[in-house]
Amino acid sequence: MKIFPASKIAEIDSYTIEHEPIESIDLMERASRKLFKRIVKKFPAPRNCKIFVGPGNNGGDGLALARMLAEKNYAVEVFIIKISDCLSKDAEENLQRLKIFKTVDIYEMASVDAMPWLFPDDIVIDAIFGSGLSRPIEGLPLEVIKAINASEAKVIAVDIPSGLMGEDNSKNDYNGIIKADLTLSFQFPKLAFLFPENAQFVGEWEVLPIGLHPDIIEKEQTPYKMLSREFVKSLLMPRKKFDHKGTYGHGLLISGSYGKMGAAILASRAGLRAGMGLLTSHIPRLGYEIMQTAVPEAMVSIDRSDIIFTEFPDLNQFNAVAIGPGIDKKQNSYRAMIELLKESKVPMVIDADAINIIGEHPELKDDLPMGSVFTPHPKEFERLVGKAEDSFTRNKMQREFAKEHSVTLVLKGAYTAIACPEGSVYFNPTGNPGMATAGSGDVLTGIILSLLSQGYSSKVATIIGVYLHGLAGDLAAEKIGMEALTAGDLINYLPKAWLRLKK
Ligand SMILES: NC(=O)C1=CN([C@@H]2O[C@H](COP(=O)(O)OP(=O)(O)OC[C@H]3O[C@@H](n4cnc5c(N)ncnc54)[C@H](OP(=O)(O)O)[C@@H]3O)[C@@H](O)[C@H]2O)[C@@H](O)CC1
Ligand SMILES: Nc1ncnc2c1ncn2[C@@H]1O[C@H](COP(=O)(O)OP(=O)(O)O)[C@@H](O)[C@H]1O
Ligand SMILES: [K+]
Repeated sequence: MKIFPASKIAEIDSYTIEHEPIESIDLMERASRKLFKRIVKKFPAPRNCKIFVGPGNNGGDGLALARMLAEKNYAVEVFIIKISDCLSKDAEENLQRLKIFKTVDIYEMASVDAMPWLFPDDIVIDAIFGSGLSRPIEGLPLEVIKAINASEAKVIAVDIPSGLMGEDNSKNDYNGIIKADLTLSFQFPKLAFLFPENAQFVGEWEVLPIGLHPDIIEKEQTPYKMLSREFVKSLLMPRKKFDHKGTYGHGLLISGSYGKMGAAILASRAGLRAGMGLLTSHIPRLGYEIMQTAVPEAMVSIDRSDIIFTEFPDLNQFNAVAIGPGIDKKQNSYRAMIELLKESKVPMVIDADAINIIGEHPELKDDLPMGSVFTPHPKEFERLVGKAEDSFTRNKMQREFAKEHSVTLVLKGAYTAIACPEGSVYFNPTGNPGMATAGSGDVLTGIILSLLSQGYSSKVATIIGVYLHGLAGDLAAEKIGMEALTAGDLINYLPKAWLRLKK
């Protein structure tokens, strides 16, 4: 699913109006009807609804919704916040349509003194500002938003919480943003929903399809996309009758050190479960028996060091390389990294301490093999790319790094973001907080290595890998809950994740 910047949404809206064709007031009616249906389902009547309305079409949606709720036995009060002298044309039309309903009280709020008391079981509908917000909020609407946020009422935001910019909130005033329990977004999620600091405003969110014109959605370009099962499934290469293990590639995994052999085991097992033909696990000498016992399917290459990574085998036999899980970052490992980056001609996954080594030795960034995949969590990201004060800025830095170095740069976490060398960013909807547990990242590294070895491009291997990894986490959490989930469970649920993905 594409995620468009707020500025593009108005264009898509106008195109729909012109080419469907449909009157703008009817499009508003259709959108509001979707809102109405969702609200009725989630919060059945009778309920008290207090609807706060702004001057634009977001307010228009609120007014149309007020009429629909009033027809269905909700007790509705409408508060039109005096922000400008007039409402948008369609909001005005909806106000006139609403006035016919004598049961609905409509108040004009010229000052915050007119703010009603909000009770915990009230439903507050936030229809103050939507995608037309052009600057941080001040004055009367700021006061109203603060009062709503101070209440215990259930807050439902129409399209986007008022005050939140669709993308860039780096200069926003966080006091002037509605804290919604539920955000019902029209047709597309907004980029801002995917950033951790905005979760306090967005709450739960859902997308309501409102039938915007498919041609323009297809034609309009955007760097931001949300992965879907259908899309990821379409990237899979089918297995053929006469395929053999050579068909599915040979991967080299460099991982583990004294005290961290678990990382090597997890990544190796995950790699094999993700379908690679052959795996060679390169580990320090002390790990030999551990690896041979725990992962009999893997071949083992032994480092001359007992405890850390200091060398690697001849790279010619491998289709892909992964380095990082549990390797530590001793001086000799750094030296071996320099050689590895120089010599590797195949795609490479760079994770964990391998990222930290590059972060500490920035000159290594000049030597990154094209087509590499980096899989940092936020702290590792900071060491590799730099510090950002907010997620939008960090996302920009992520895109720029991926472009500049021609690499795929993953930022792990909720809605893991995958930045590709050509400038696009894919967000991943699978995964859950149960995966915030030691070793989950090692599992991901093994999976991406596996897919690269099988011949998927860096971009595609990363997309499939990240989606599948999160899906395994979701299936595991469904069965055993989030608290008990460990990284090993992600591997155990990979078979089910494959089946679900291909269904
Ligand atoms: N997607 C779709 O196809 C559909 C979209 N629909 C709905 O339309 C919504 C977008 O509507 P919209 O463009 O009228 O913008 P909206 O946010 O209501 O308000 C803009 C007004 O606020 C004002 N204003 C802005 N910032 C301000 C500030 N800080 N402080 C004070 N004022 C400020 C601004 O004034 P100005 O910036 O010009 O001064 C202008 O008057 C969208 O979110 C969805 O709900 C559906 O109805 C149908 C299908
Ligand atoms: N709240 C969450 N929602 C979705 N995925 C998560 C969440 N928390 C962690 N994960 C996933 O778990 C993995 C954790 O990786 P990482 O921090 O590198 O773990 P480790 O270093 O212990 O292996 C990442 O793939 C991340 O996306
Ligand atoms: K809103």
